[in-house]
Amino acid sequence: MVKIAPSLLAADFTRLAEEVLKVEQGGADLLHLDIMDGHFVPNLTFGAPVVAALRQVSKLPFDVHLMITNPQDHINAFIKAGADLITVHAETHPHLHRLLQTIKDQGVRAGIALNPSTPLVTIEEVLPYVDMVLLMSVNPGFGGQQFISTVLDKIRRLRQMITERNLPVVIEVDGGINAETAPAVIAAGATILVAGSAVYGAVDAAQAIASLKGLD
Ligand SMILES: O=C(CO)[C@@H](O)[C@H](O)COP(=O)(O)O
Ligand SMILES: [Co+2]
Repeated sequence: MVKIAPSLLAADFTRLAEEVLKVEQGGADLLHLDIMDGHFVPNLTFGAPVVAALRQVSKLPFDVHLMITNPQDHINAFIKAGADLITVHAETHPHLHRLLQTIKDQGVRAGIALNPSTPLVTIEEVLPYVDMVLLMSVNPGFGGQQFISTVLDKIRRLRQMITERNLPVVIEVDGGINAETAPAVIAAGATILVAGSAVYGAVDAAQAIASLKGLD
């Protein structure tokens, strides 16, 4: 069964706690938190204090997507804030194995993310050390962008790599996911879909989540 991780980036920032509870009660499986530094990506969002505050109101697993340079300097702060899963971008660090171990040594699940133009070969050697691979299906930095359809083949190839090696790695896809794009993404082998505008832009978030899961 596919899991849905609504991205808080598309929520109403004047009512963050309510917006988290809305998707929690609406059937979300995780909460996706986009952390941007205005350096690795051309946008700024929020940091660990906001994540810690939301931890007080939600029981959802927190899926923290770090789009920041020098992720090693901030991992402990996000773990302390209550992250259950921390994903770092492969493009941000030359010592991925060490970075992933830093996360896992503290009992938190570790993910590795790839921009649309970064090839799968970049993560081949660290695949046994990750719990999740996040494939970006838009260029990171903003919500509400259009799905890049060539990522479908990348999802299929990653699924094959994981199956051939018999690894317990899940595939998350992030960017431009909606009721039209979700079925092909699921068919290609993704099991977690991030959805910002498709959930928070909908009149009924619970219905939007069900529709992404193919339940309506
Ligand atoms: O990481 C990112 C963007 O960099 C995403 O998580 C977006 O927030 C997804 O938004 P939609 O494309 O679903 O509106
Ligand atoms: Co994201």
